[in-house]
Amino acid sequence: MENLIPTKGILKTEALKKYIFETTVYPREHVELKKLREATVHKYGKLSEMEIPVDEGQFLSMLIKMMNAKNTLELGVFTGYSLLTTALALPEDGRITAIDIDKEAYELGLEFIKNAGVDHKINFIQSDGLQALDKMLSENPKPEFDFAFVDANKTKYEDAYERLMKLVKVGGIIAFDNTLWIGYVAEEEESVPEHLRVCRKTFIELNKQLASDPRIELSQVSIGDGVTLCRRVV
Ligand SMILES: C[S@@+](CC[C@H](N)C(=O)[O-])C[C@H]1O[C@@H](n2cnc3c(N)ncnc32)[C@H](O)[C@@H]1O
Repeated sequence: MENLIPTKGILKTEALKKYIFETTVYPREHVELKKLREATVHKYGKLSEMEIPVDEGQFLSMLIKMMNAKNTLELGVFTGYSLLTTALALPEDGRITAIDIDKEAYELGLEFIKNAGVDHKINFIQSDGLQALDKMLSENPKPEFDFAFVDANKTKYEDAYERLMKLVKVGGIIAFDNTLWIGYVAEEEESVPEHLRVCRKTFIELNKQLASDPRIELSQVSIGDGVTLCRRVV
């Protein structure tokens, strides 16, 4: 029998999204996260949409706390919304290694990270993501991270995945952002704006690959632009 596609999803309208944000999301946003978000919009305009949305941040924060994660990794920092979210979620002796090829945007966020009193948990490395992961693997090939959040160069996710499978502990989680790619993964190529086609293909391939990988348990979370949680089981 053909697999049935569920029809009972509830996020049907923009009004419902607005309701969620106004009722439960924005009222619980940490004051420094809000200031960082506003400063990012002020400086970067439309580019500020690179930040993870607030509801996704709250979801990741809850996840990190539920896992009791202590040592985490982030690829793709920008001005630091997901970074500050993670740093706030970690315990006092927690540590996050954050990697971005660019440092300028992170410097904007640093003011808010310091005001939130969590800068001591952060080790920022300015580097290409894959190069930094290779360096970590060559210096200490033992898995050391409880959680990794991947939100950098989309076409390199697959390369990052294999490295992260060695760096994240068994039982730990690798979270990939943007895996639904503005919904374009489910649309024909011709209907997708040209500049978004390469990543559409990348995500279609990655999603298939992750779904068939027996080394992980996975959950495709339909929040933000789609977050795929991969829990390493072997
Ligand atoms: C979508 S943004 C990250 C947003 C961030 N997670 C947040 O919540 O604000 C992507 C970031 O990846 C970085 N990036 C792009 N290519 C990279 C690479 N090859 N290595 C490391 N970082 C890279 C960009 O500089 C940019 O800051």
